[in-house]
Amino acid sequence: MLTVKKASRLFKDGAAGFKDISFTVQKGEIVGILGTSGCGKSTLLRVLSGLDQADSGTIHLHDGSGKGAGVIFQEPRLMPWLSVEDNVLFGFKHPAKYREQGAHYLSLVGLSEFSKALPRDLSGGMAQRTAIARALASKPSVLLLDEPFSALDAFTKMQLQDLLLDIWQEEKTTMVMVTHDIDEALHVCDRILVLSGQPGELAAEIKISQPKPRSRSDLSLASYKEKIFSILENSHTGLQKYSVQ
Ligand SMILES: Nc1ncnc2c1ncn2[C@@H]1O[C@H](COP(=O)(O)OP(=O)(O)OP(=O)(O)O)[C@@H](O)[C@H]1O
Repeated sequence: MLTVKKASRLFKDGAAGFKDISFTVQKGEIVGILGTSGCGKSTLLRVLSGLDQADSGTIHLHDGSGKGAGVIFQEPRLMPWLSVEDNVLFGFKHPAKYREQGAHYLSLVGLSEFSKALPRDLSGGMAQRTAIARALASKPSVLLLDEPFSALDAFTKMQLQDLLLDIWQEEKTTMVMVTHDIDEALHVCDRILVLSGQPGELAAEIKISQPKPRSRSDLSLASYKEKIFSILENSHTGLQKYSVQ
């Protein structure tokens, strides 16, 4: 439902950004994008969201709904003067019509009791939950997440990773998540795309066969981790596909 074909977005005379990237994301799939710093992960996500445009190649979002992408950034980007519920409906032309929809997503992220609170009264984790509800409220075709939990403490981060999986269980939301946290990608994603180089190219595509939700202490995930480390450490040429059993 999301098809990316030979897409490139280059900066600095071709020495930065990403190059010739092709992949597809199926409806209901959670795909992770991992890579070393500066390999173009955030640029790729911006291009997927429509906030930036590819120099060449195509990006096609097609699930029949006509809806676009919802985006979640590292920081929640809430409007400080609006309540939690009004933040969730921020961007709707006629928010009053969507109160129920907003309330549904606030309940999904566990914040129903805080609907009238202001952002200054929220913890970092609660603020990011609000951002998740806001991104989901418009029922996007795909949810794009750019290192959504990297500013949070370790415990809150794990809670929000599990929240994302609960949302997926309930709504089968299609997601693409940029992260530099291998454990996070292994816990949440069905498939991981590894970018390497500058500009970043697709170095590997790794399918995680273990069903979700997974246990964080699942030892079978270690072999994936080892493989990802070795891809990130060594520079490989050409796309490699793995399905570690
Ligand atoms: N608008 C721009 N103009 C010029 N260079 C840019 C622009 N946007 C990004 N870059 C450069 O492209 C490269 C990739 O940046 P990007 O933020 O996409 O990497 P990243 O993989 O997300 O890095 P990190 O993991 O550190 O967040 C960087 O060298 C950055 O300086």
